[in-house]
Amino acid sequence: MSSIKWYSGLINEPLTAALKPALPMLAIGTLAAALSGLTKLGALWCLVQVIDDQSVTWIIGVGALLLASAILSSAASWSTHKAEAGFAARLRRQVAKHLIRLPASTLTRWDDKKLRSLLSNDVLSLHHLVAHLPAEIVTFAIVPLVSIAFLVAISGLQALLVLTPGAVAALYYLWFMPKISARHGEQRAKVMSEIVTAVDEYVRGIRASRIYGAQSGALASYHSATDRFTHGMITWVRKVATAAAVAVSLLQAVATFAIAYAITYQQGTAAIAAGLFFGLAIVTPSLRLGHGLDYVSAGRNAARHLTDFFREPPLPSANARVPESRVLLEAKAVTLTAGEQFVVERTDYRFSPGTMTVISGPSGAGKTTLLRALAGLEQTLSGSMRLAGVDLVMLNEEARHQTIRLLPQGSSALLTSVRENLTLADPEQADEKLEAALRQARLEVDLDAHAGNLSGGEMQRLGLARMFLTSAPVLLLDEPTSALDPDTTKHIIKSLQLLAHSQGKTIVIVSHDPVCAAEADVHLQMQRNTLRVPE
Ligand SMILES: Nc1ncnc2c1ncn2[C@@H]1O[C@H](COP(=O)(O)OP(=O)(O)OP(=O)(O)O)[C@@H](O)[C@H]1O
Repeated sequence: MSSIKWYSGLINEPLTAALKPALPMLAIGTLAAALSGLTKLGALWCLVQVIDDQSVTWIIGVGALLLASAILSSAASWSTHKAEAGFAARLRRQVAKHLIRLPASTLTRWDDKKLRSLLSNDVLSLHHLVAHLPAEIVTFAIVPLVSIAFLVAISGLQALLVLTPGAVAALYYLWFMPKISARHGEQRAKVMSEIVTAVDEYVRGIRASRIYGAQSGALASYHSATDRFTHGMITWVRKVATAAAVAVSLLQAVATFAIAYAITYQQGTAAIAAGLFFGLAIVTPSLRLGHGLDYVSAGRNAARHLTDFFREPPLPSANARVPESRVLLEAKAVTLTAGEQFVVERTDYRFSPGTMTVISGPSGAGKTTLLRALAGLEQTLSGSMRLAGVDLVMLNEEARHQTIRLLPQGSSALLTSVRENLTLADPEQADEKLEAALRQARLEVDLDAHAGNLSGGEMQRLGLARMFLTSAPVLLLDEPTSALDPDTTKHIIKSLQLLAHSQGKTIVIVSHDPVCAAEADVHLQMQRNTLRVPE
């Protein structure tokens, strides 16, 4: 019952989809682990027989069964880890797939740190739950039962008393230990997160402000948190680990021996040995299971984080097709909200192919929200965005990406070469094409240069070079020249206009820059929640 509860965090649609293909391999691994435990008990049985009868058969039996147990244990570990590795890889792919289908406004709630934690820490936290726990539970259920059967067969029902110290130790491990360990674990996790925050603030303090006071404040928090962490660890070792070690290694073994001896001394050495060996057989599986229980709450928390992420509603999509060139982009009675407020209300507008449109307007008017909706990355409250007459929600991500490219505001570069930044979205491009795009964006930089070293304005032009490179018929650019001087702005805007005119592209630019507005084929103003031609 409780194992079902432990796994309830895992039993939900997206996680079970990743887990399902791993189940046969996990079942094989779990079976092999149980067989390994049983063959080890078989070896113990043979060992007990050797005490009275040193025949070769029993001795070979001990060796063969121990070997079989070792092989089965390795096979169990290999197959459960292989199954878990497949599960983790599928889960990471599912996260990536879901991520590209989320609306832009949802993504603002999932910053880099949260996503990194989801893909690494949370997937890792499920490792123990998937790769180890099933085999540990099954072994814990089977091995003690068979041990009891052996004990009763050798020394009668009274031999069950031998199990008492083992049962007490197991109870201590499986019930009492997790309770105090969880209490300490919670404190440790809290202090760990304080350490991470302090390190983050320390680094940010140096990077953002270089203010000594901010750094030393963060450093002081770091020292205090690490001191508390060390103190917590010492307390944990004293109160939990030492007590557990004493209970299991000393008290339990001695008590088992005393009881085994008292009950079986009249039946001879073999019976005493059997009482001892099988009396201990309950402890090993419970120790392994107890070790796993520590990970259950971490695993359940990780499953909850992943489930919360998968529950974020994705943008609707279907598999409609649109022409690959000269497409009309159209807002039809569109109403858009950003947070609680309406930013666009019942607006109609047709962005014609072969035209460069510039949209300006007051800060916070909703221009970015409109541009994201034109890219199909925000859902409309009512009305629709249409491409060649097809509602954007009828396209899948691939088709949307092939037809519409959005250059977001303040977009940064990947910390790799300029070449890789340019070929990320269009991998098959030759160097000559990449260099031509860089020239159009007025960026003089080597393709092998590291993009992390570019200035803010150069990074902006790297993003613009990607727009010159793409074959997508619709280009949407959010403040693409905010970091550029008027001369460069004018040159680039003219190049974009030439692109629109010569290749029939639909280009929409959101900009406060009067130079952009002056060059536009059509200049629109966002005013009172709609698009207007300025007077
Ligand atoms: N995810 C969000 N949740 C809540 N409010 C939001 C969200 N995104 C935008 N807003 C709000 O919606 C309004 C429009 O934002 P938007 O970024 O579209 O404006 P903008 O016209 O592009 O502004 P700017 O010119 O300053 O870039 C702003 O008031 C903003 O605070």
